[in-house]
Amino acid sequence: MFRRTDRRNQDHGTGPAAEALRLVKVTKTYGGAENAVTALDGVTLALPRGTFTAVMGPSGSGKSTLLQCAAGLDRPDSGIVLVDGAEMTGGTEAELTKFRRNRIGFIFQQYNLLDTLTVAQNTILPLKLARRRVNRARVEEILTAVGLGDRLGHRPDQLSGGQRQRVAIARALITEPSVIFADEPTGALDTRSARDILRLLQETVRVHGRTVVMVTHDPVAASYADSVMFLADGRLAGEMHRPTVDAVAEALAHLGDDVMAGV
Ligand SMILES: Nc1ncnc2c1ncn2[C@@H]1O[C@H](COP(=O)(O)OP(=O)(O)OP(=O)(O)O)[C@@H](O)[C@H]1O
Repeated sequence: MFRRTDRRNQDHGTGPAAEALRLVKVTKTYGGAENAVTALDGVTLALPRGTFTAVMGPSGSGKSTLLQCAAGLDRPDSGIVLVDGAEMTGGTEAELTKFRRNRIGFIFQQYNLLDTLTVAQNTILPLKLARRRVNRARVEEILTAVGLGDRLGHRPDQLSGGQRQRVAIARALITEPSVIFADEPTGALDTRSARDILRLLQETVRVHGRTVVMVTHDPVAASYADSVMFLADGRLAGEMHRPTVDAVAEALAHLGDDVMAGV
């Protein structure tokens, strides 16, 4: 089940239109000449639409950098990022911001909700920022779908952690983005709330056809994804389809070993 990642560099045979995200030779280095750290070292990958992918790897392997570059929050030093076949990298800062607001959704470990705004107001924030029309019925529909139909007027401090993350998911869905990036979305939650959030992410993929990319350290969380991409030293070190908790934990333990090649 576990393969070295060379295959991911190939076309999936479904054509570019079916591709939600493509990275081509993306490189990112931090620091100056004498203290340079290569966080991403020529990462090439393609994710079909309607898939749920977990990104895993040791601390410092480049997971957050990959997410930031793929989501247009940071610019790679070289290489290109395509979302729905359109190149995100290369334009001006304003163009990048516009692209991101319309095509990308985010979910963060610490929710990143605005405390002074209600659940409904937090949810529509991306539409306001993108100067897009707000459809009240749609807002209610999405909040009901994430189990918060009766909390529209509540503020974040009146919600549990799991409920706050549900607001963040609703906020990520409201613009109908091509790709939703989640950075440790269950890292601050108890086991049960985490499971509910992971099921909700699965639902956004299976029912609503979204594409989700989730960075996680947790093999249990990763097991909810359709596949796992492993990073080591800024490079793709392997991928696993239909991951199980045990298989992911095993792969992580041996990341970088030659033993991976044959598993
Ligand atoms: N702003 C920065 N300035 C300098 N070095 C950085 C910066 N951000 C990341 N790095 C370095 O780049 C490498 C990759 O970091 P990154 O945060 O992407 O790893 P990660 O896999 O997300 O780690 P973790 O699991 O600990 O969050 C690390 O060596 C890190 O120290």
